[in-house]
Formats: sequence, structure tokens, C-alpha cells
Amino acid sequence: MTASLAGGHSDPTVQPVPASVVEKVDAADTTLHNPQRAVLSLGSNLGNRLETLQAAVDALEDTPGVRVKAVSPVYETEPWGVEPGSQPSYFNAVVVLKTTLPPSSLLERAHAIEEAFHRVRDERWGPRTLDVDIVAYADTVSDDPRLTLPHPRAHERAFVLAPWHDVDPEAELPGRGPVAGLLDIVTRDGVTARKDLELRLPE
Ligand SMILES: Nc1ncnc2c1ncn2[C@@H]1O[C@H](COP(=O)(O)OP(=O)(O)OP(=O)(O)O)[C@@H](O)[C@H]1O
Ligand SMILES: Nc1nc2c(c(=O)[nH]1)N=C(CO)CN2
Repeated sequence: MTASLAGGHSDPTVQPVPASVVEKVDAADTTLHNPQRAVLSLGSNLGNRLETLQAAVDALEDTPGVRVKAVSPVYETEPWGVEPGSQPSYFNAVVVLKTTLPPSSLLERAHAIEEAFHRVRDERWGPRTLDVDIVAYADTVSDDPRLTLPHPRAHERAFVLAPWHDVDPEAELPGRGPVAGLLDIVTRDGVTARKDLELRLPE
């Protein structure tokens, strides 16, 4: 797409396309033709945690422009960032996607999936039926508070790093380095693989 310039020989009835719009459309076009790898973290500590995580995986796969490539083992994890014993334990997992959606659309879809599970946002790090966070989107680095990439706390969270490392031992967190090394630093304290449970990769 190219911006039509005001004046010149162009049709005077056609409004010029602002350069900012051209930039956005071109960026979306590029994404559309080059599926990107994204890593999402799923968490639940209210209700039927396993069913909810499976429904989230299925909803992601049902999203046009999203293909779920890998689903991690399920971990039972101590609530991070809150007073010990103040919340039920979480089930956490990580999914790896290929997507033609730009990051902002992927976040919208993540929020819609959370809302389908009546996720309420009243307290920071409060208990929740479902949390869907974008851990990383290709090599994108952004400090936009609406969508910070990679997720600003992913490198400190064993409940993200342990399942991610299981599905991709060579993974790197953009700007932070290998997931394996980050996991050595945070340790696996408070995260336990639930080998008796499994999330299905949609067919
Ligand atoms: N990488 C990201 N993934 C998901 N949300 C993000 C990201 N970066 C910024 N946000 C913004 O953070 C806001 C709060 O998200 P959310 O309620 O899921 O936070 P939280 O899960 O309680 O805490 P945390 O962000 O520490 O995981 C969202 O509305 C979203 O716009
Ligand atoms: N164990 C665990 N702790 C958390 C989690 C989570 O998914 N698992 N999510 C949070 C906010 O995103 C805050 N704390």
C-alpha cells in the first residue's frame, strides 16, 4: 500500500490515506504473510482448573489465524506474588502458537477467552478462573503497557519457564536469554509437574 499524496494528478474525489494508516496496514500485511511464533502462558486457580485450561487451548485453536503447535505438561504451582496460603494453588501450562494475527489482535483474543470464563479483574494477582498472558511474540520487544513484550515478569516466573522449557528446551526469552538459564536462576521451587494430568493438542 502507498499513501496517496494530496494534490498532484490524483483523483480529487479520493481522500488521501494518512501515512500512519499506511504503516499499520503494511505491518498487518507483512504479519499475514509470515506466521509468527508466539508463546502464551495459561493459568487457573478457581473452578475446574484442568477443564478450563483445556477449553482455553481449544479456543485458541478455534481462532482464525492461530495454530497451536505445542502444549506443555500441566504444573501445579504455588501462587506467585501473594501471601503464601492466601489463594488456592494454580494449574499452569504454556502453549506455542503460529499466528498470522498481529500482537494486539492476539491480546484481544486472549482477553475474550478469559472473559468467556468470567474472569474478573478486581485485585492485582487475585485468584482467577483463567489467565492468558502473551509471554513472547517472535523477537518483538515493546514497553507499551497495554502489551509489553516479552511479558515483563516472565523471566522471574518458574510457572512460565518450567513448562516452556519442557516444550522447547532451546527457547530464548527475547532480551533475557535462554529459558534454561533463567529457570536455573529462579529454580523449580513451588512448581510441580502433574504427570497424572494432560492437556490435549487439538487435532
Ligand atoms: N504480555 C502481556 N500479556 C498479557 N497482558 C499484558 C501484557 N503486557 C501488558 N499487558 C496488560 O496487562 C493488563 C493486566 O493483565 P492481567 O490482568 O492479565 O494481569 P495479571 O495477570 O493480574 O498480572 P501479570 O501481568 O503480572 O501477569 C492487561 O489488560 C494487558 O493490557
Ligand atoms: N502460580 C501462579 N501464580 C500467579 C499466576 C499464575 O498463573 N500462577 N498468575 C499471576 C498473574 O498473572 C500471579 N500469580
